[in-house]
Order: sequence, then C-alpha cells, then structure tokens
Amino acid sequence: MAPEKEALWPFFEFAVEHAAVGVHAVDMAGKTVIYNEKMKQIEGLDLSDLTDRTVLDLFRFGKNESTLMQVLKSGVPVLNAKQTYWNRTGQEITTVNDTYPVAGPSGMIGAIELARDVTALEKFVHQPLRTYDEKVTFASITAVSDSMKGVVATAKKAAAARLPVLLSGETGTGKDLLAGAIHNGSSSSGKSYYTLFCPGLDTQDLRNSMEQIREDPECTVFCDRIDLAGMKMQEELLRELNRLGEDHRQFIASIGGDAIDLIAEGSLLKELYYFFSSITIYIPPLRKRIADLWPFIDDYLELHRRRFGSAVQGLSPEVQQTFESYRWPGNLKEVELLLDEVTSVLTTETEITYDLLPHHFKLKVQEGFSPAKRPQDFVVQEGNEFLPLDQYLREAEEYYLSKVMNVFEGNVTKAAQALGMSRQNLQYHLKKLKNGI
Ligand SMILES: Nc1ncnc2c1ncn2[C@@H]1O[C@H](COP(=O)(O)OP(=O)(O)OP(=O)(O)O)[C@@H](O)[C@H]1O
Repeated sequence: MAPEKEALWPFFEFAVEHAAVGVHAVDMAGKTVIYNEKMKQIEGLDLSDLTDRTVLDLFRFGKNESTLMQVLKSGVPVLNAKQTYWNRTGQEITTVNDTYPVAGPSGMIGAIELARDVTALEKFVHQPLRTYDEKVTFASITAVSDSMKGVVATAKKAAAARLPVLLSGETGTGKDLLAGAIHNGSSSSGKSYYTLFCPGLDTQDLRNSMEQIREDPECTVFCDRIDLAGMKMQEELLRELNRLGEDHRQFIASIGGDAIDLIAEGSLLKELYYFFSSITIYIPPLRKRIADLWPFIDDYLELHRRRFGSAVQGLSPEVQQTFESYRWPGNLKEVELLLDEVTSVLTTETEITYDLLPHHFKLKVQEGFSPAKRPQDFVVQEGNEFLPLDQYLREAEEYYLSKVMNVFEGNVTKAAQALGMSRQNLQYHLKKLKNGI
C-alpha cells in the first residue's frame, strides 16, 4: 500500500467502527474480514472470534441463502434486501441490506454487506394490520390455546361494556389486532378509529389528533405502546384525555410488559395506567401457548393458496421441530414475517423445508440455546463456590444441550440421535429448560 494511503488507515478503521451502518465483509473464501460494532448490535451477537472462521463455518447456512455468498459467486450486487430480526434480548430490528462485490487491483477480492437499521422508521411508519383488506374481527384472531380463548372472551366483554381497556404483552402478540377487534365488536363499529402511535408522538401530533377526537364523540381511541412515550408525553396525553370529558368513546391502550414493573422502573405513568386499566388483558407470549402456532400457520398457508395461488401445503417435519423448539421472541408477528420471507421466493414447492429458511433465522435458532456459561464453570475445584446439586445439574444440562443443538444447527432429530434419546424426550428437555422449569 502506498505510504500516503497507509497513513490514512487509522481513519478508515475509525470510520468503519463508528459508522451508523452495519458492515460485514468477507474474502473470496467466505472468511469474515470486517464485522463492525453496528453489525454486532444489529445481529445482537458478541462474536469476538468471528474473524478466525469462515461465515459458513460459523453460521452454517446453505451457500445459496447468504447474500454475501450469493454476491461472492455471482459478482452481482444485491440491493435493498429488507430483513426483520429479533435479537436475543427479544428486540425487533429491521434492516435494509446492500451487498456488493469488492474489486482489488487484479480482480474480485470479496464482498461487503452494508446494513441500514430502519427499525425506528418502520415503527414510526405505522404498520397497518396484516388483514389483507378484510375487516378485523374476533374471528381474525388465532385463539386455539386456552389462554388465548380467555383473552378473546375478556376482550368481547370489554367491547360490550365500552370500558377503557389496557392490553399488555410482548411485541407481536397481537395487541393492535385485538384493539381493532374490540373496536369492530363494539357499538363503535363503523365509527372512526384513531391510533396514536405513542413512541413517535410529539406535542403537535397529539394536539392535532385530539382536536379531531374531540369532534368525534363515538369514536375509538387506541394509544399504542404508551410505555414508550416518555414521562412528559404521558403526562400530556393524560391531560388531553381527561379534557375530553364524558362522551361515548372507547379508549384502548397497549403496553409491552407488566404494568406494575413498568411503573416501578419509571416507564409508565401510574395515573395513565389507572385511566386505561378498567379492564386489563394480558396476552401471553407465543412460547407459552404454542398450540396457537400451527393453526396460525395453516391459516396463513391456506390464505396464500387462495389469494396468491401458492402451492405450499405445509412444513417438513424438521421445520416443525425447529419451530416448536424456537422461542419466538417476536411472537406471531415474527412467524408471519418469516413466512412472508420464505413464501416470497417459492414457486412450485409444496413443502417448506429447513434449507428454505433464511439464514438469519437459522442463526437465531442456534443462538436460542447459548447460555452465558463457559466450560470452566462446570469444573469442580476447591475454592470455587459450590452450587446446590439440582442447580448445577440443570445448568450443566442446559450448557451441554445448547452445544449439541448448535452442532446440529437446531435439528432436534439429529441431536436426539447423537444424545441417544428419543426426539420427543429431547424436545421435552429443551422445552423445560426454555421455560426455566
Ligand atoms: N393471535 C393472533 N392471531 C392472528 N394474527 C396474529 C395474532 N397475533 C399476532 N398476529 C399477527 O401479527 C401481526 C402483528 O401483530 P400486532 O401488531 O397486533 O402485535 P402487537 O402486539 O401490537 O405488536 P407491537 O407491540 O410490536 O406493536 C398482526 O398483524 C397479525 O397478522
């Protein structure tokens, strides 16, 4: 390298590390040569040893599924590929990726992926309900598990009583959907439905919306994610709501977790909680009501056959096992986006097989079983703190199973064979560990 260029090297390095886009570059062998801070943040991983191994070794996705590998092979850029991730803390992240071939003095030397984090924008541009132009009703909600049946039954009562309702649950559990169903199931059906998306709300937006709401005495007002609005905005919102007076409006709000915890940690204004909580409905995460997963997928595939002429009839047994043991931090919304991604590239396939799953999802499946323990934590040595036997055995079991699941890329059948146990038995152990039992 020319000395004047070499002198600039620290600047390049600094720029890559501090860039607001994720940067992942690989050489012609697929070995990672650059993986910047933003990319780690986006993928929710701490991969300090990434540079020593090839991407394929590490993530073990099929060659065709990695856009980096695709570009390495074709030499053609892949631009504007949108992906939604749920990192291991359950945070939803949407990126738009551009992947380019990189040329050296005598030909191509690798490929580079630039990932723009558009999560905030996605959240701000309010996502319409995914109902394919059909009216949202209680029948739009997949509710096969007992807990979800209970949720719908309470929501129906709330719609009839027209009392303020507070919906709580993780991202993607269907709070928006339920709010829409309550509106359409109440006497406000056919009247206006206002959504205030609280994380993106400013004083001016709030006042403008409130002006319209004031003129509309029979509407429904849905305040989405009040816990993400900030305390000052919550106080303003409460003042505006109290000013509306005694009309016939239906008030609904949603929060992303337990109300009492959110109040205790200072993310939810107690008085605003009281305003909405005449009826509180908690929607459990999908992993606690997995019975809802299969009917949701069946409905999704049936709708796609009917509307878009898709040929897909179902999932291969391997994919079923993977879905059953995955934690689904983004709940049914994550399932839906994953199916959108998979089905968008299918043509004549009648079954979704493991190979067809996107690599970022396989990565999440592998990551799902990686407790923060190290091998030395299980070595019994004098001077170490001794754990109660049952805790030690549980942690060792979790550690061992996590490693075996990683080796077999989340494939329960193969892992069970290696462990000398039945698939059902392994499934039972994995579920037990995931639920912290
Ligand atoms: N029980 C359900 N039945 C049918 N579809 C569901 C259900 N739960 C979620 N979905 C699907 O997931 C999508 C996203 O759900 P929704 O936006 O209502 O979740 P949310 O809890 O409001 O999420 P967030 O907190 O991120 O806004 C819905 O549009 C719907 O397609």
